Amino acid sequence: MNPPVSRTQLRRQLRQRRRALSRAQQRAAARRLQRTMAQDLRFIRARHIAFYLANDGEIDPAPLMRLARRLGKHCYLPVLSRWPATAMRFQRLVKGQRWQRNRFGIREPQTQRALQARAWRLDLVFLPLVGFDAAGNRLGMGGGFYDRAFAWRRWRTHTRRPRLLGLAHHCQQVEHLDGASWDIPLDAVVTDRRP
Ligand SMILES: Nc1nc2c(c(=O)[nH]1)N(C=O)[C@@H](CNc1ccc(C(=O)N[C@@H](CCC(=O)O)C(=O)O)cc1)CN2
Ligand SMILES: Nc1ncnc2c1ncn2[C@@H]1O[C@H](COP(=O)(O)OP(=O)(O)OP(=O)(O)O)[C@@H](O)[C@H]1O
Repeated sequence: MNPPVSRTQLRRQLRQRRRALSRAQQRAAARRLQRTMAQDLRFIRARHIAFYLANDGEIDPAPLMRLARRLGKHCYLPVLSRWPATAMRFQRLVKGQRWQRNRFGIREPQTQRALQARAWRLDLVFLPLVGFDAAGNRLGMGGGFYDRAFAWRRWRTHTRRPRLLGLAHHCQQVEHLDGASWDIPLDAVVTDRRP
């Protein structure tokens, strides 16, 4: 048995693991993810979809986002708000999109309030995962941004939107994660491996 590791240690290990993947492995994983999701009814039926720009070795949803745009779906990216600094919103991408960097150095669309969607308007949200287990517990970057953005979901059990799909490389699966009380449950985790 390995000694128990803290969430912080585990996060560091798993981030290292995904960053260690080669460019070829990353490209192959992104392609496999695109092929899997292209046939998934949750993707096919969705019109408003939130993606993310891959960072820190995350599995790259870019090929899937390109497909979504070709299919005429509305694609959104997370933008961190300056105030309150704990909030995250989702902004639709437009032609000739202008960009900025958030406080973590991640590229995001330049803030334009008119293009921001309320989280419950989205049909499908892809969440970047640092780690996950078979029970669907997830570990994120630790900012709690997704947890807070979807905390309302607990109280609105009658709405089925949006579907929350965690994305990760297969190598980010761990035996067991302790769920935190504020964790929002995922509908599923999708990886580069065949379901
Ligand atoms: N691609 C991507 N975009 C995303 C997220 C994500 O996980 N992935 N987020 C999901 O929440 C939000 C950003 N959350 C983040 C939370 C922590 C760190 C981070 O790197 N923390 C550093 C300390 C950096 C610093 O303080 O300057 C670290 O822990 O090493 C980055 C993003 C919004 N956009
Ligand atoms: N609904 C909420 N309201 C207020 N604070 C919250 C809420 N959800 C999470 N937090 C805070 O966010 C912090 C980060 O939580 P956690 O370690 O679970 O992040 P994570 O799930 O890994 O990150 P992320 O949600 O960004 O992917 C926690 O310290 C917690 O206090």
